[in-house]
Amino acid sequence: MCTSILYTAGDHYFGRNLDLEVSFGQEVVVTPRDYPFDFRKMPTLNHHYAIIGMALVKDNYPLYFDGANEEGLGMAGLNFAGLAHFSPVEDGKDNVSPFEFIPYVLGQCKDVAEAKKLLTNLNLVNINFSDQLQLSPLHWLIADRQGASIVVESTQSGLHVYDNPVGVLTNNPEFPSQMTNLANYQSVSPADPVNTLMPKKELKTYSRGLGSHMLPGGMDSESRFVKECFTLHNAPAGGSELENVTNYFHCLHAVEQQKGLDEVAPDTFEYTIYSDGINLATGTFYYTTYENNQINAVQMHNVDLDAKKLAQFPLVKEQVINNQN
Ligand SMILES: C[C@H](CCC(=O)NCCS(=O)(=O)O)[C@H]1CC[C@H]2[C@@H]3[C@H](O)C[C@@H]4C[C@H](O)CC[C@]4(C)[C@H]3C[C@H](O)[C@]12C
Repeated sequence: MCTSILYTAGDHYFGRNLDLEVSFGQEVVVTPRDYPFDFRKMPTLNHHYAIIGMALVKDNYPLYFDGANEEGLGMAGLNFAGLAHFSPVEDGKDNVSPFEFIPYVLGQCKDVAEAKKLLTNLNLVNINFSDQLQLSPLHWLIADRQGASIVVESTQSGLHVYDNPVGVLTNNPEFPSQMTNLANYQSVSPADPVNTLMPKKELKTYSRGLGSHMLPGGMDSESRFVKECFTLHNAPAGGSELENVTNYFHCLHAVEQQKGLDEVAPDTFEYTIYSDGINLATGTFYYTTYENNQINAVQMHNVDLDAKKLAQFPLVKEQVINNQN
């Protein structure tokens, strides 16, 4: 399972939890403006917006899981197993494979409005990166530094681009069903509940936080969607970058998967391998890993964005304890 969010607190912060049982060896990768992006069915992008994000570099190709460009447009791919459908190549369409989709959009668009335009003739096609790295069944959250966000889902019924008014994406079911399900939780609140059960009878509260008693807390994607909407939309805006980044990671960690709780095969558990977030206005990319919950940062503009080579930053995975005596 995975969760991706857009947190608004003056600036906009975008990123995700990556939940899985195996790690792919991803790292923070900056693709400079003149590093050519080859596409299987589209012309090469020789010059494009620079991109920072989490990626696996394979044969010099940055396979992005999520990231953002220098204009503050962010994009993340999340599992959409059993529902994602990618089509054969079609003449006259912009045929792009899922593994190329993040560079295709982030390389060319500066905001959600431009991304929407680029997607009008898109055909997400069933071309594998290689025999070893085959198609991933993904859907995507795209968000910009003005706070707009959309979801892209390619299913049996075609390509769908939905406005996302809540800035959250998890996994199945389809995005419109996740939005419909939210209606069931409208009464969840940070405040004490009002007794509408028996208005004429007095009911004592026995605990703080009773307004959120009905909030789902499961590892499943529907529960995480609701829990994250509640957490994110009640999160305070901080007065500084430090406070905002701290709040942002609390929002993501509210739906992180701890080891041992989500069994995907006998004795195999999915867990939150990393959580990341980028300040879309400044280009600072932050992350934590399961092993190391100190926040690490890579500033995109400290890298030469006109260089010819990828800049790669291996994840710092070792926990650092601040011993006080
Ligand atoms: C599995 C990852 C999504 C995490 C997620 O949503 N987990 C939930 C699992 S589930 O619903 O509970 O089953 C996705 C996100 C990005 C994906 C990777 C990126 O798309 C980049 C390449 C693309 C290649 O085609 C396959 C390998 C790969 C390296 C992908 C492997 C895997 O599918 C990743 C890592």
